[in-house]
Amino acid sequence: ASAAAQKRWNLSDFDIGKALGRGKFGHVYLAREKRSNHIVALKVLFKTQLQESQVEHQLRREVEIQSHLRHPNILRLYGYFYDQKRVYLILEYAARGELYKELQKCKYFSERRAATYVASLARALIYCHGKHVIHRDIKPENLLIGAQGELKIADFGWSVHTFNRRRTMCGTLDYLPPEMVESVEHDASVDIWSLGILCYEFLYGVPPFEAVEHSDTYRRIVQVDLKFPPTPIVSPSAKDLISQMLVKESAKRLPLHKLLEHPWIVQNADPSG
Ligand SMILES: O=C(O)c1cc(-c2cccc(F)c2)nc2ccccc12
Ligand SMILES: [Mg+2]
Repeated sequence: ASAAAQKRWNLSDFDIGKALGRGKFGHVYLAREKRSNHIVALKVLFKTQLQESQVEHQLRREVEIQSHLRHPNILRLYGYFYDQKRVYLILEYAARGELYKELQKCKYFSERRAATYVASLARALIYCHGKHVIHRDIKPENLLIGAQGELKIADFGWSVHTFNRRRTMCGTLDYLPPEMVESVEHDASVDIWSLGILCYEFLYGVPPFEAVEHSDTYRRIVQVDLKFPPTPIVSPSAKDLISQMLVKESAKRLPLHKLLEHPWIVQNADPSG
């Protein structure tokens, strides 16, 4: 690994700037590393809250996994350090912020924008799966936008190295595939399902199995109760792609490399991603 990977960081290495956001376990600040003048995002997590929520092991796994991944559509984790009360993650700064806010503002995306995002996420997931890493938590809240408008997968808190699979759940069910909500064995194809959910939400503004009650969402997922509203107008080709990803039997989901050859992606995605 580069020299930076071994360096022992501490707070005095940084000038701290404005708060970028609030997470469950602490805040994220804009920061500049003094020696290099490199702009980063410093995620500050309180040890007491990590202990209370029993996520220490998950955080160590997230750090271990994300620090070894190098891909233009995966948010870099440059390093970490901790003091008496806090753990600090030194993250890549994504200049255009959170995707879910952009989606809320636009209601839904054009087919070109949606296909460009889906293709870049597919490339990032192919890279992760090649390293036996499953993300397991692909959803708008975990996606950031870089300075050139490119998507970055962040928050590997639910990712696993597929040599040990965890089935503890929390957060929204919307993006979970049948095998995870039914808590049976699962593999990298869970990310194909979630990418299909995301593609639907980019085009319609809501995830396909959304319901008021948890129990209704659960039922719609396991029954793959997939419906395409007549508005907004979405091309049949897009519906075909989504229908090939939201398949109950995980082995029958469209493989990610085949997704990149699908006509809807080929005709709509901007090659630069
Ligand atoms: O006091 C510690 O040794 C400590 C270290 C770490 C930690 C160590 C490496 C990577 C990482 F992400 C987190 N997390 C904690 C969470 C709660 C309480 C204490 C700790
Ligand atoms: Mg998250």
